[in-house]
Amino acid sequence: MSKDAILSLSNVTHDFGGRRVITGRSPTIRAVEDVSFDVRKGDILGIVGESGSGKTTLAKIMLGLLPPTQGEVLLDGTPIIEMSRKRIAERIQFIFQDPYSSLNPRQSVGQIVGYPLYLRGQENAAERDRKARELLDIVGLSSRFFDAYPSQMSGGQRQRVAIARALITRPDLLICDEPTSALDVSVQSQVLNLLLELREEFGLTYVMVSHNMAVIQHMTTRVAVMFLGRIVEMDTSEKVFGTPQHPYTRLLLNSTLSVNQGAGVPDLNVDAEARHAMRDHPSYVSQRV
Ligand SMILES: Nc1ncnc2c1ncn2[C@@H]1O[C@H](COP(=O)(O)OP(=O)(O)OP(=O)(O)O)[C@@H](O)[C@H]1O
Repeated sequence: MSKDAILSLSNVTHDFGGRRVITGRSPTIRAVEDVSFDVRKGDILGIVGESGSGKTTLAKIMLGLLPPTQGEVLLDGTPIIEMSRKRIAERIQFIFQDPYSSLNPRQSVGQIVGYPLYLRGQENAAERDRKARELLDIVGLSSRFFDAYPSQMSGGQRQRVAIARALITRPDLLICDEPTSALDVSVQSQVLNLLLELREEFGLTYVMVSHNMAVIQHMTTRVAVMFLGRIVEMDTSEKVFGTPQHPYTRLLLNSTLSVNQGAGVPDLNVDAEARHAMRDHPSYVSQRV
């Protein structure tokens, strides 16, 4: 574990299923396999891969929402599964893909943004409201949105509300799972640039999960490439995009570029045998990076 690590993952594996049901034993799906890396202070760590490669499962494990089947996640050196949600929330917050479903439609924007403070229970209502207004300003929504409801806002505005809510308790690490993929192309870059500005202002560390290669290249300092649950390549973004080492990364970059100049990860038409051969390529990363 490096000394500036906020999160440290060691040989993390997660299997879904395998439970006994009436009809017999359901098959096990290994969603994440033998993943080890540190998230260091100041990182913008990208996790990229095809649909079903295990990115969201890994993000949930990093948030302590899902216990690994094997392996360990340490937050500031303590096993995350031993920590209360409250304590984890002081350090890590998250932003999900869909600002439509992640905001409570019955709460006003002011209530939504102030809610983490309410849960923490340290501030009175007036102080929560003051901080919520301040955060709304910081994310570029004036405090006139304070009494609005999510249904009255655009997708980009709602994602700004989600960002304000995530930042109100001043966490150190923000885990963003496809933060812009539900948004119109025209507002995607505004939200991404806001995240970059906030990183400077709040000294944040990010984990950015995406299937969008252009987003990952634009945003990140380091990249982990996921394939069939494993991290097959992990390095600085410059190296991964400039001199990719793993055949899967090369395939991904070539296909992405030839399909549409670097937008999303395409559904790669690779047969099962070739996939497994690629997954077990000698450069697969099992040690901590
Ligand atoms: N709750 C669950 N129960 C059973 N299997 C699951 C569950 N969640 C995910 N999986 C399976 O685990 C694997 C990894 O899924 P995951 O959602 O982590 O991938 P992903 O890379 O985030 O994909 P996407 O980009 O499509 O969201 C897939 O095979 C998926 O079907």
